[in-house]
Amino acid sequence: MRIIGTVGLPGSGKGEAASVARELDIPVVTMGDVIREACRARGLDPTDHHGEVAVALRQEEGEAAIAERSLSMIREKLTEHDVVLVDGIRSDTEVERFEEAFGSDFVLIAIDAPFEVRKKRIERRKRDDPNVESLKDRDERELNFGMGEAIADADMTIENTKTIEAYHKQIRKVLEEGEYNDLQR
Ligand SMILES: Nc1ncnc2c1ncn2[C@@H]1O[C@H](COP(=O)(O)OP(=O)(O)OP(=O)(O)O)[C@@H](O)[C@H]1O
Repeated sequence: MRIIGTVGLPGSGKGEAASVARELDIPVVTMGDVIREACRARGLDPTDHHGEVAVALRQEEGEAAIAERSLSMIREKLTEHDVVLVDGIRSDTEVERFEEAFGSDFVLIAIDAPFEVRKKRIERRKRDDPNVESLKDRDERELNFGMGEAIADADMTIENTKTIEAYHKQIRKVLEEGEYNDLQR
């Protein structure tokens, strides 16, 4: 059994890693989905209130709130699959919660790309949604949650600075050839 977490700043490539996992029939639990579900439960539109609800959940239920809420989703996938990808871990507190829940079966992969590269990618995506928070603000918000510490604590770092094909290939190598099995926390 393996629980593979990914951590990385906005636009680094977590979503693309999750797509590759799905292609390989590895189930993905997205922390974003947990937040979107909480938005809907509060009658709020996730498009406008995602960040705010993420902050509120942590204030109301503690720093590990979102990780906590994702655990049952992960355990459910583990009844039928040996490997689960957890997309978008946000803080060192969340990392600790996963370690506590899964011990050495949990490994953490950081995905990294420089600010300018991420900015270009996000701008390309932004055309459909011009109101999104600036990348600098998002970076700041994520880093305030403790993402820097989580990134520093990863068991492996993947640089996503080249083509999308090269990146997919790299992720496939880790997931398909079981490279994650060599990782140790
Ligand atoms: N190597 C790459 N080359 C070109 N485009 C890329 C590359 N990696 C990712 N992208 C694109 O950049 C955008 C951001 O990538 P992705 O959604 O995977 O990042 P993310 O870390 O999940 O970001 P967020 O936290 O904002 O959701 C997407 O539109 C994605 O298709």
